[in-house]
Amino acid sequence: MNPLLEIEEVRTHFHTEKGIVKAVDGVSFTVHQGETVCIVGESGCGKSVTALSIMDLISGSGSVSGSMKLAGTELRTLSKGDMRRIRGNEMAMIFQEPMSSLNPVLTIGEQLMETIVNHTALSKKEVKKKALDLIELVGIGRGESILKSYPHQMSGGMLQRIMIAIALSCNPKMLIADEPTTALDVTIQAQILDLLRMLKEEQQMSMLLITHDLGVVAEVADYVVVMYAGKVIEKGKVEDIFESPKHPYTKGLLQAKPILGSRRQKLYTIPGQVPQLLDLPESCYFADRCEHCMDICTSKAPTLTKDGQNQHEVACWLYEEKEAVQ
Ligand SMILES: Nc1ncnc2c1ncn2[C@@H]1O[C@H](COP(=O)(O)OP(=O)(O)OP(=O)(O)O)[C@@H](O)[C@H]1O
Repeated sequence: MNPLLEIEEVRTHFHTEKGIVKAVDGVSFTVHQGETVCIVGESGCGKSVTALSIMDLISGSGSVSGSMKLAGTELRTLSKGDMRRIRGNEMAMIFQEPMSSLNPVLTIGEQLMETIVNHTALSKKEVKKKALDLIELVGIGRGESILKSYPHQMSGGMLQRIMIAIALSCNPKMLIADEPTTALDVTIQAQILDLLRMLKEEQQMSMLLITHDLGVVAEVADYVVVMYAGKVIEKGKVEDIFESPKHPYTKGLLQAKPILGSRRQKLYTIPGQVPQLLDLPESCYFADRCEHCMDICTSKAPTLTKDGQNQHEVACWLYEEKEAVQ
């Protein structure tokens, strides 16, 4: 599989009154063509900021560094105009709250057709046909009446389908989805995930999916990136992460996942919280929550280390014994 999106040593820091918030700090991973990569981690780990950095949507006090390549093109050195074109044509993003991405005073048709007009050279008639085709593609019937509806007249699940239709209107190679099912109820969540999976196959897209839900990861991921406090602490193929997780944090996340049939047992929670990403000490950021914490963990940060020949990597001193002894 060829690499499509190559993220290398990306750092997104926010310069605030209280100091520098290192929301993303040296993140690297690759999404290959046709692959679904999931970024997982608790709230505040830097998942959304990673996605926004890739889309060049960090504003205000944020500064981004590192390398981000899409099909070999370095995105970081593109002009704003070229980046806007890439964002419209080759990469698209959907968010957790579809309502906040849609304009409440415009109809669905106006918003969907406007995106098609902006990204294609189709005639008025062809634009409408494409809008109706997209609505059908995302599994909504009554296309004509949907085009005339306003966002508030539709359910959350329908709106997320519309957002997916808008994202697909430019035939992106890469779809970035930030918690696309979190705001939906469970049955609708499953339908949206099925839709994304089907579209990925049919449209031969690659997908970067951000979620804190390991159930979702198990359903759709080929490859998993586990983030903690702005850093990648483990990454690997989905089967390696689920069958032989290495980092105590990944193990904790997996233990915290509800298992069917074990209703009587109290759900496991990882003690403590993700640290504030301000003025973090030189150490493993998970040290104070980790039951395996050793002396070195509180004085030196571990780096990602490969496990043999496969693509499984972990940043934990438990797996760097030789260095730990020195
Ligand atoms: N504009 C900003 N200024 C300062 N800090 C910010 C800004 N945007 C994000 N952050 C901080 O960056 C960190 C990472 O945020 P991010 O939204 O990426 O987390 P997340 O893992 O996606 O969590 P969630 O699942 O809750 O969205 C948080 O500590 C957040 O407070």
